[in-house]
Amino acid sequence: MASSSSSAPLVVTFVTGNENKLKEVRAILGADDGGGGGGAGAAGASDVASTFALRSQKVDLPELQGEPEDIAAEKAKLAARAVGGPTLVEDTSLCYVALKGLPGPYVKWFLDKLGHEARRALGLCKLLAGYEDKRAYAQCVFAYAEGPADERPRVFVGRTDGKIVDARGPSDFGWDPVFQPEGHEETYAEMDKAVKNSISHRYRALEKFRAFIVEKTSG
Ligand SMILES: O=c1[nH]c(=O)c2ncn([C@@H]3O[C@H](COP(=O)(O)OP(=O)(O)OP(=O)(O)O)[C@@H](O)[C@H]3O)c2[nH]1
Ligand SMILES: [Mg+2]
Repeated sequence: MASSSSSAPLVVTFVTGNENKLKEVRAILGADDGGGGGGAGAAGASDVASTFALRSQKVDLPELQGEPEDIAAEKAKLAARAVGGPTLVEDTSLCYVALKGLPGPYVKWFLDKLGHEARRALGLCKLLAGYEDKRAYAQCVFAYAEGPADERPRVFVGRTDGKIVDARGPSDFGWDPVFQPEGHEETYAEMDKAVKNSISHRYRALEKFRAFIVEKTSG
């Protein structure tokens, strides 16, 4: 294993317009560019911190329609052209089993249109009113492009199973109040952030990305 202290860390730019995603990514990876808040104690965070530095950039990117992996890969290609170097993006889906995976990657628009001011995610729960089956899964797809010429970004998928419930908990992040992960009595919104970040779809996808980047930077 090469010593990471002898070489500069690989700088990866995470492109997102979503502050909550950025906070979670930093907490999970323990990667920090000096703005504070990193290092929530996720396993392996120190491997990452020593080999890889995360910058962030807001770029307003068009998003394709299609399968989540393709949406994320296309997003990574566009983002890498704007960044001009190693780039990470992420696309999140909320998939209802009774609706054959919908709203999936389109959940942002469902949330915008069906959400409710006081209880932002309430409409997302009502969508299943006619169905017995309340099962759902949250999915994150990260895509990493080496640079602007990378035509085949690597994708890392993480999924957490659960069910859709009446909204409970703070409504500061998307549909967190209506998603209750399997094996837990609390919704994502009710849980301590550290607990969400140890079981979430984002955590599971980032574990795969972390393994990839540690391998890449230690070779
Ligand atoms: O309750 C939540 N818990 C989460 O863990 C979570 N992760 C994403 N989201 C929301 O789901 C949609 C995904 O759309 P999305 O992936 O295109 O994201 P985005 O457009 O906000 O950011 P980005 O595309 O610039 O990265 C957006 O409405 C996000 O706010 C979440 N909501
Ligand atoms: Mg988006």
